[in-house]
Amino acid sequence: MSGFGSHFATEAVPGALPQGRNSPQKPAHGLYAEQLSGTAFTAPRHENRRSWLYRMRPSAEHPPYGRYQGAKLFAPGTANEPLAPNRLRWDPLPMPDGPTDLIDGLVTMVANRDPAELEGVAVHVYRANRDMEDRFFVDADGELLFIPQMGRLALLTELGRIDVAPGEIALVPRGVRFRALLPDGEARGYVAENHGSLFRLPELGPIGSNGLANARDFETPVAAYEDRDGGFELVQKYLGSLWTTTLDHSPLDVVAWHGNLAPWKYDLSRFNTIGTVSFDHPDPSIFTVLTSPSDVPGRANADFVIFPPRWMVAEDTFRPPWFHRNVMSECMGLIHGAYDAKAEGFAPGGMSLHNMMSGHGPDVASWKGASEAELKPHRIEGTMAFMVESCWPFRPTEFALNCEQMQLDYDQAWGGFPKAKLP
Ligand SMILES: O=C(O)Cc1cc(O)ccc1O
Ligand SMILES: [Fe+2]
Repeated sequence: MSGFGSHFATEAVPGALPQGRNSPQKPAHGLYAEQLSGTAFTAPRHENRRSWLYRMRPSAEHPPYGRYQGAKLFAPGTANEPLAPNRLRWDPLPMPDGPTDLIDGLVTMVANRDPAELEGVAVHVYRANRDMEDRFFVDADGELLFIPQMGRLALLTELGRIDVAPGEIALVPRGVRFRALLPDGEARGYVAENHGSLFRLPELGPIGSNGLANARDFETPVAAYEDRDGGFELVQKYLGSLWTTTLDHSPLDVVAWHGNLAPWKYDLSRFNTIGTVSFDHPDPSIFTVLTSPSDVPGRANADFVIFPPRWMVAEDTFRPPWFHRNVMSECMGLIHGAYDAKAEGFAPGGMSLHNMMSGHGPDVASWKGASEAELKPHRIEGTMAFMVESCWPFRPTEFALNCEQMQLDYDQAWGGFPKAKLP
């Protein structure tokens, strides 16, 4: 089903979806009606997001949660020491040694704010080589934006199935239970976990009524359910820690649903990239796919920004990203290809962090190349980098700060620029 934040209605069994009301005295087939609220009841109408689910058993049916002992690198909290104002970059994390599913293969790299504050964003990496057969996951702390880098994911959610490949992104709303299968046997990628206001399409301002990510290119699955009894585990991320409980049935037993809080996928190649046709490199906000606003107008809790293939035509311009210090904090990843500000060292699957006010920009090789390049129209091909930009500085986890993949020589990217020669 097509559209961003649209009001959808879908049933996998004819007659399962009530007509004209949400909560009939006896829903069809003995189903249970359950509302899933993604915003406060009283959120303004244009912000309000909720769905009604018609399921075989209420989601309330489960024993108490206990602490989950697996996934040691997922949601461990961030380092307590004062955070150095250093630029950081990581090589891609290796694939796990033993069988590891998506939950246990999640590694938190950077995070900001406490999820209980309903603000902030965390960036995790996942590396998995095992399907979640009898295990499910649910994140109470935020919506999950999946950014596959290697291998496809099949996300079987309460509201339907999403198949997502590198070059596409998928979102699972806060509170939606799901499991992940790996059609290619293994997968690696990034997850942006948004604790703040829900991701939405950015305002277009003078761009007008079309452009960037267009609403109709977001795809939401139709209802699909599992009728499975047996022994199942449900792992939950809640207020920054992991918890586990058991279920005697698959929680993916939603037979019909309607509403505007739903998972979706989006093919990044559909992004209508807009740039200069005269001079100067525009601010990268022009590449915003999704934004989660903070309470300060124009200052995002989290922006998801991409750097897709595009034509570079600017005249008398240093065309790559400029040298930059930013009150906003920038966490970047690379899906494939090369990023135009980093000739070397920023590999697909890797990550970089340029936190509040740290000086960054093109490395020496990229600066030299672009300063001397003949400025004919040039197409940047075969690349897809992204940035999660936040007004809250990111704190790396202990693992991120101490892992072998952290590049100890990253500062060398900006070593050896020739001094300007004054007259
Ligand atoms: O590479 C970066 O740091 C991100 C970035 C991209 C860009 O096009 C302009 C500024 C900027 O910070
Ligand atoms: Fe930047």
